[in-house]
Amino acid sequence: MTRKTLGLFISELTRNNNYRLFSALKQQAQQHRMHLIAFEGRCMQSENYADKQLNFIYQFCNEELIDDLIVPSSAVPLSFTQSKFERFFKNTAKSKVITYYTKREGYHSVRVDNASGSSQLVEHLLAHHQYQRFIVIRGPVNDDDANQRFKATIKVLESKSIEPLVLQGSWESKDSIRLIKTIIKQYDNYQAVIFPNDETAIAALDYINNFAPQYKEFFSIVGFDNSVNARNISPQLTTADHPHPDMAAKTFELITQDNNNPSDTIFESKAIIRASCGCQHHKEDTQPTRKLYTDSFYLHENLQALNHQDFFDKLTFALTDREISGCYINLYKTKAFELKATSEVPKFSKLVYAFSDGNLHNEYIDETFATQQLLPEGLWRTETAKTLLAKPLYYNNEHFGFIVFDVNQGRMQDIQEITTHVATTLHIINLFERMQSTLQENARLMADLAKINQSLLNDNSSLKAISTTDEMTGVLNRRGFYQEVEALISEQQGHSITFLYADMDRLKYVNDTFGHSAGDEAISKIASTLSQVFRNNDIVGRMGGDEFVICLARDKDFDVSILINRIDAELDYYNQTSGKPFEIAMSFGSYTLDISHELDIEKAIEQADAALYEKKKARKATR
Ligand SMILES: Nc1nc2c(ncn2[C@@H]2O[C@H](COP(=O)(O)OP(=O)(O)OP(=O)(O)O)[C@@H](O)[C@H]2O)c(=O)[nH]1
Repeated sequence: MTRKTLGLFISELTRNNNYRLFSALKQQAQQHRMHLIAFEGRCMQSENYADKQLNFIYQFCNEELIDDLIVPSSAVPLSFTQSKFERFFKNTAKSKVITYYTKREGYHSVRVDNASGSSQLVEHLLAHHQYQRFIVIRGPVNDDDANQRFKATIKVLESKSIEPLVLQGSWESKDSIRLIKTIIKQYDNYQAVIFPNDETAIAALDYINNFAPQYKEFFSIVGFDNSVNARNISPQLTTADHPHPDMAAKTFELITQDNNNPSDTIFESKAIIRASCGCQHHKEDTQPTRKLYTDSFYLHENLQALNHQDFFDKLTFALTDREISGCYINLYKTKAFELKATSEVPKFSKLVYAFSDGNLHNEYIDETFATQQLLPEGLWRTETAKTLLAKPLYYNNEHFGFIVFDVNQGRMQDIQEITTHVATTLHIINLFERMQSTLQENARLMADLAKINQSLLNDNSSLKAISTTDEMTGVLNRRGFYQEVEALISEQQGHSITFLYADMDRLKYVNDTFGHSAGDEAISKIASTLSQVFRNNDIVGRMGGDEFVICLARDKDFDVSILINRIDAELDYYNQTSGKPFEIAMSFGSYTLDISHELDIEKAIEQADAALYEKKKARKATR
């Protein structure tokens, strides 16, 4: 059997008499075995930034989901023009749209006569308490309810020839606190203050209790609305009640009947006498909206998490602890968006968390569904009639999903607080995950960079080696030789240094006789012999052709001929054993000097070369 699903636009469930309105409708819905979905926002006319975020939930209401819709004036006031109203509510319900507290052309309305309650209140203050001096705080001048209350109050007072002090107020607590401060300061001979609603009366009482307790007995205070907090304040507030059960019953009569001719039903409000008017305190049951005991499981301390699993585990604990019937978290399939006047509800959503009646419903997790269905079909359209509450999930003005509570059980205050935590924590988790993946991406890029860097370094060192090495022999070339000698000079100041100029004998002959490659072979053998004989600290370089220079940083009295002899011996051995048709021999010239900053390498090499030249000349002369 498909149950009817009713929609309710509701502004701030924990304020004014909204919770009682909701409770009465919920009770009727349960009796009629219908689903009820409350879309909780604020006043639709509000220009307030935060209100606009919350009001996005009203856009979730659609005729695919809702059969009949109830729209109270606290959510959609009369200042929301008739044409705007018709436009907005065109496709929000399959069947009827019923306005609460206001009359709209073409719609059923269920209203309250404010005058009866206001008159009864003043009559009580006059007859029972014999007050004579009244202050009347007037509500907003352009508001229908406020005007009805004000006029009825004045009318009764005038009938007793009492002229009250009238102060202009509003529906806002902050204005009420401003006024009560003025009253305390300036007017000490008044007996009763009549506020336009409970919210303002409670703010005044709360101010007196906390900041001006000496005025507690000074004057009586009354409100209007019989709001949820009327019984939580001390003294309990004398006020006027809306007959919510009757209104709800009438609403369901309208819903269930076929007659669709718009009707207008007005119910009388009536005074509820408690203690703030000066009467004796008497007890009543309170509604489960606010927690009055101190918590050991503070939500803000126990719902912190940086990943979804951790958060959902903690959330399950919190929901169980708070005895909340159900909670479903849905994220839009498309990514978060900044709310604008033109923003539409994203088409698809994904269920990420489902808890109801103490169990997790993981079989529905990650299920994508059309957002206009509010939740995956099988999840809530069960045998039992459900009462759900839907709220948007956002941070600043970035909307990323919505939350739905099953409000069969649980306190509204807890549900509000949990919603805030869910929105904030999911936002933080999202930021954290983004940060993590950015960090991972950065680490990956850094590793890539390190690899590139390493291969550049490798390339560099091989380039450096290439640029400083003689390709054919593997010893230093001229550039490499100079660089290393410069480095040695800068490190070895104070020592002496010897440059040895070496030249192969008769290379031209080898080339000419045995070919260029034999010449190359001879040059390579010389290079390897030099490298072998001269120690690591000595520097061997090929200057070109068959000419080499060796730089030795040794003691002054070091005899370089020892090394030259070793080379000769090495080459002799080669000549005897190589089986080559040519012999290799070398001539050396040396030049030793002290290392100093003024040392000119070029000149020192020239000196060694000159010594070699002299030696060769002398040798040729002796032949
Ligand atoms: N195979 C070969 N020959 C080279 C290379 N570089 C220079 N030469 C040749 O080596 C010879 C060197 O000439 P010199 O040193 O003047 O002649 P030499 O025959 O060694 O004469 P002495 O030093 O007086 O004994 C020239 O014929 C160059 O062309 C090389 O890399 N490989």
